[in-house]
Amino acid sequence: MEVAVIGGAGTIGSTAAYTLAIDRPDVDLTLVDVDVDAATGHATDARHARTLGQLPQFGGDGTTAPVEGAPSRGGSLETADVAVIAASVPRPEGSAQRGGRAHFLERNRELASTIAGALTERDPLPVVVVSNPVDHITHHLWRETGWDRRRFVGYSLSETARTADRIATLRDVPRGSVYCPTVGEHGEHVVPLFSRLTIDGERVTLTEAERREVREYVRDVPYDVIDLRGAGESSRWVTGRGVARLAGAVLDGGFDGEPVSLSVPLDGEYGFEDVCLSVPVRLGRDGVERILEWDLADDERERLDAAYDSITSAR
Ligand SMILES: NC(=O)c1ccc[n+]([C@@H]2O[C@H](COP(=O)([O-])OP(=O)(O)OC[C@H]3O[C@@H](n4cnc5c(N)ncnc54)[C@H](O)[C@@H]3O)[C@@H](O)[C@H]2O)c1
Ligand SMILES: O=C(O)C[C@H](O)C(=O)O
Repeated sequence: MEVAVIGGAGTIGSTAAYTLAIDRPDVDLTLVDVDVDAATGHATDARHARTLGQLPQFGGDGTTAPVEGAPSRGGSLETADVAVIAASVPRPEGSAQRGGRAHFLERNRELASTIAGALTERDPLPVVVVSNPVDHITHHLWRETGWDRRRFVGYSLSETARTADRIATLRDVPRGSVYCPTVGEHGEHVVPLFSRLTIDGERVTLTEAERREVREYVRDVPYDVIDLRGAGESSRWVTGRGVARLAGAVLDGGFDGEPVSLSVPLDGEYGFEDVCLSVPVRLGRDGVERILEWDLADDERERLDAAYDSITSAR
């Protein structure tokens, strides 16, 4: 089993690759980047980290699949079972402030066309898209490749983690006890589904003030993280872990049947067509196995409509 991380020398690509190297020592990793030296450097370092954890004196079982760097050419993807697309132009001006993902759109769409060309040199494979603005880039890659829409998933799991984190703080409960999926745009119009919120498996209703606070936190915190760290670094840890879990889940045929929210091409689901936004899906080895159409509360439906309007009006 092999995962190719395109943009593997970048902050997100290298962190996702490192996380996969540790979590899944059985998976071959190829870090593909235009900066092949940096990709090879990260790959070598991650391979050493993988090796360390698998040595007998540390309780490992010796499993160490290859981790390599590779140039950004079609041939580098030939043997992959899953492609992660984290390639990006450098962070443009304005992209480190609220609403900033939109500033990547024009140039990352051009970059995505190049990557679509490399992808179509081989048979279709599941593609995990991370590059921003992720709803647009996922849509663009799908359209440019002409592949079955079920091959494409845009990564948006960080919102689900951020939502749980804030609710746990507000209610003073352990973070892992909170279940609250998020749908909508990876951006201003993210929609936590409070109608599905449970804490320790029990249904919980937040006040309107709490809901507003959670929404604002999820919308703003990635920019606080960028600001605190310095503009060169976005949310590498949550994204690296989330992307690694997602790529691993596709290799495994899903999250044990559990739905997760991802940005996927829609063809009538929720009344939307020819657009990518986050909705609950079940994953399989080929990508999306099923899109789930959940009943939403009235205000959640309105917010999802606003997400659709926001994405389609920015094209
Ligand atoms: N979806 C999410 O939740 C989420 C989270 C964080 C970051 N992002 C986005 O992910 C992208 C990557 O972020 P980053 O911080 O790692 O950026 P980065 O600038 O650190 O890395 C981008 C990498 O892409 C490489 N690259 C450029 N063109 C390429 C090509 N044609 N082929 C292969 N590689 C190429 C660059 O050399 C660089 O190594 C950005 O668009 C960012 O906004 C999305
Ligand atoms: O990279 C960014 O601009 C933010 C990123 O999309 C995130 O959600 O962490």
